[in-house]
Amino acid sequence: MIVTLNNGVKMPQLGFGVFKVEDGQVAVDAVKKAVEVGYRSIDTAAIYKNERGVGQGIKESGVPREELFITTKVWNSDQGYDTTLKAFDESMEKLGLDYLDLYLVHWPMPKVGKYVETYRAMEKLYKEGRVRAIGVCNFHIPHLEHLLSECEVKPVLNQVELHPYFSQPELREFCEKNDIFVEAWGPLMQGGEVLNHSVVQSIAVKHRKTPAQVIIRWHLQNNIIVIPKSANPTRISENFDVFDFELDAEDLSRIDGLNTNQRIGADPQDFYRGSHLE
Ligand SMILES: NC(=O)C1=CN([C@@H]2O[C@H](COP(=O)(O)OP(=O)(O)OC[C@H]3O[C@@H](n4cnc5c(N)ncnc54)[C@H](OP(=O)(O)O)[C@@H]3O)[C@@H](O)[C@H]2O)C=CC1
Ligand SMILES: O=C1CO[C@H](CO)[C@@H](O)[C@@H]1O
Repeated sequence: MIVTLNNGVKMPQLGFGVFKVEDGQVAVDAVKKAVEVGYRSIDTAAIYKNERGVGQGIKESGVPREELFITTKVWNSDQGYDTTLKAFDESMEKLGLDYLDLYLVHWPMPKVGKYVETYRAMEKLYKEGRVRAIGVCNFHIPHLEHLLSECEVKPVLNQVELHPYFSQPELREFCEKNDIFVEAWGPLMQGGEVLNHSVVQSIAVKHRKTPAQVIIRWHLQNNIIVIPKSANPTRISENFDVFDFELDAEDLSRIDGLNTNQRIGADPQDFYRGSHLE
């Protein structure tokens, strides 16, 4: 499934996340396996410290560069105009790429260099054709409103924590109204308890699929871009095997009913206060 971003660029709706995938051969093998089973979008970040392995995996996958969609992110301590441009060059060198598909602001940090300055550097990279699309992560509605009032190039998406226990209805509505896609990180609640919830388990039995596949399908059918991570070849394959079934309206609303507003990660507001600077 392919979505069209607000600048006309096309992006696979299901991608492969690589947070906590060790650099080197582990990352190479994971990326190659992901591409082999059908993923064409890969989501990394400077802070994951695996851009080299990811880049090598891309090279060894044998799939032409233009068929892949590669995302990385500028880390908090590199925020600011010049520092972002430098961080971008470093990421590109590690990835071994001459253009990037999507560059993201990792968190809305005001203390290190305002995220708007960071974003302006990304607009420059976009205008120069070095990135095909730019966007943000972990932005609350007020961060987005502020950025939209300042920017020339609209962010194509906002990558945020999103799973059935934390389904972010207000943010999704705001993004939809503003033609900004929502991309889910931690879509499987980082392997957490939602996979064992009786509602998810019973829907999985009904469709003869696994709980993870049901949750990935729930994201896709809600028009959310989704990037499950696995370093395990069987689960990498399992998480892509979601195109042979469909959840019905009742399944979707039962999963919607699991929302308890329960975050597993930090609240971006805390990053905004500067307390999570790494
Ligand atoms: N912008 C941001 O701030 C953030 C972005 N991200 C991005 O989002 C991606 C996805 O989020 P992530 O935090 O990794 O969490 P996910 O929700 O994708 O969960 C990954 C965890 O679930 C396990 N898992 C994967 N598939 C299955 C399955 N089929 N059945 C059971 N368990 C499974 C994995 O274990 P195993 O590897 O052993 O299979 C791993 O422990 C990241 O990899 C990263 O690219 C993540 C966090 C923050
Ligand atoms: O993407 C992410 C995972 O790693 C980081 C920390 O190491 C998080 O802060 C971030 O949101």
